[in-house]
Amino acid sequence: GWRTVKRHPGPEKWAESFPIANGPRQSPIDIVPTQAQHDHSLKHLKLKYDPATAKGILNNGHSFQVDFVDDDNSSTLAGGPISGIYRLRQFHFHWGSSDDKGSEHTIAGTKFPCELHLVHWNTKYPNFGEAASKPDGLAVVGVFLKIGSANPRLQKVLDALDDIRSKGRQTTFSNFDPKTLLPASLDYWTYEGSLTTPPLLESVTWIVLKDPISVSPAQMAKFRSLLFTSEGEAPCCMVDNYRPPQPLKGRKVRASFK
Ligand SMILES: Cc1c(Cl)c([N+](=O)[O-])nn1CC(=O)Nc1ccc(S(N)(=O)=O)cc1
Ligand SMILES: [Zn+2]
Repeated sequence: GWRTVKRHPGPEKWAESFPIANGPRQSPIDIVPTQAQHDHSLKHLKLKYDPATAKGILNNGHSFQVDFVDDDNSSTLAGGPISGIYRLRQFHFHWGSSDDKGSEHTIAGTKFPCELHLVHWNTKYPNFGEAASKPDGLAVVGVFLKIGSANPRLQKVLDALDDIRSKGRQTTFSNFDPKTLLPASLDYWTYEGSLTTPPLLESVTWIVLKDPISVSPAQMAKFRSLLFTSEGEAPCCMVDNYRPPQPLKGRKVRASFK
């Protein structure tokens, strides 16, 4: 068959430059609900987001992210499996070239078309960069998106994508409360893992919500209208920017619910 020009090395090649790719606490994983342990000592999630902290939206060449001002505790995560206060830094998504794949975490082998990540850092460290290298430095809330009716809460984010089609493009993005992107139930699974793209740092407490939010096929097409490539380069659609599940290596997955 015809050869596809491999742009950046995909997940299969990451171990060459980042040996931690084969480490003991890599993400994502396949979550098997029947094997998760209900831990009644897990607290409920406390999310406090100030819409005024939304700053901008950026196409970083492997996804797009909405960045937040994180120089005070206006937008934070606490409770759940974590101790102390973690500040919201950014949120971003991973998605597929078709609706049968795209999420990073899977549930008993089931893939979702898209997955949202809300990235927070532990305020016991001075900044995100320091926190990112500590085993308890980061906490990422993962939310699955499932094909259904159009989700009006996504629309403001999707409408901004026209201005950041190519890698390196960014624009202001203000007055947005990411809490509006969460499902009604905050039931979650939690486990100790890593960043899912290089540098794959093993510094993430993962908090994956059980319930998905909806996204319509037309809205998924909007995600797929982004480009991995910069202006002037041969355009390459930004799709399949997800890492497949990694070995559990003895880790326990806990559930906040029965
Ligand atoms: C590693 C790092 C540092 Cl340190 C800084 N910094 O500004 O100091 N920025 N980045 C980049 C970053 O955040 N990557 C990242 C990768 C995967 C995920 S995911 N999918 O949620 O696991 C979240 C984030
Ligand atoms: Zn992510």
